[in-house]
Amino acid sequence: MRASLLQIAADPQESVNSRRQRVASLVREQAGADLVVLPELWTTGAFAYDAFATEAEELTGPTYEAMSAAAREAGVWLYAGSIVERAKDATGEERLYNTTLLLDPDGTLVRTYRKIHRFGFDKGEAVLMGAGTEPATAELPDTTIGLTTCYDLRFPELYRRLTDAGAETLVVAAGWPERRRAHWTLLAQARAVENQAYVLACGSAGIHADIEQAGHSIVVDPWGEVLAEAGSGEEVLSVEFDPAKVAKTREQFPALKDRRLGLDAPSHVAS
Ligand SMILES: O=C(O)CCC(=O)C(=O)O
Repeated sequence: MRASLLQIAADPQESVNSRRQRVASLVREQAGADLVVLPELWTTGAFAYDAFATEAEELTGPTYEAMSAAAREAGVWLYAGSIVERAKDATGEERLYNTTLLLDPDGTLVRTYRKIHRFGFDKGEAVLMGAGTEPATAELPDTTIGLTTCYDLRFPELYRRLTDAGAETLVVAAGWPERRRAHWTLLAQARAVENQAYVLACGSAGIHADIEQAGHSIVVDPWGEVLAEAGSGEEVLSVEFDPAKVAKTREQFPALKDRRLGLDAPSHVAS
């Protein structure tokens, strides 16, 4: 299987619409790949909080339209990173969500995923956006993917849920800051090793709202080996990988079968 990770910069000097067209051309250039992956919130930049409300769109808004046409013309599965989605919540109130779109080679929107772990603690995305509640997987012809976004990478229980649901390739769309780049690389490898799965983690380049992006998109195999890693600038990271290696690794080193579920609560001794 061949994947291309497009490590895009969201330069505020470039309009969102120009960036959509530029990214659509880059996607078209990936014809021949099986899967193309884009970063988190590449339209606005992951930290451009001021632009979230103005650039928010419906699921089938302008980003979907541009990406759908590009996926169809290139004939690729397109993990189109995330958009700022505007939608009604369960109470009928309008909310924003950090939502990933997955398009098939016909350009059809086959899966969405709303980021579950919002970043910012008591500011930024954590207050401006609603939280997703549904982990998501999708079956591609040669592998089942798990869909995740940026800060999710810090929460191993989500990746274990995806693995239990059949995911063999864990995809991460991110806008990860440079100052915590060491965590990014370490966590991508950890999620691959502990789940015996591929990790395809696509970061962003450039500077978003004064936050320097780490770039360093990375592809890790189920044994934890780094198959490819980008630098910090805009880059197309292309990689060939063998999806059958997941089953082989799980068979040859069956650690996942040794899980002890339903343990007693920890016994505690007070000092
Ligand atoms: O966890 C981190 O260090 C970065 C997370 C992040 O930037 C995000 O989710 O937008």
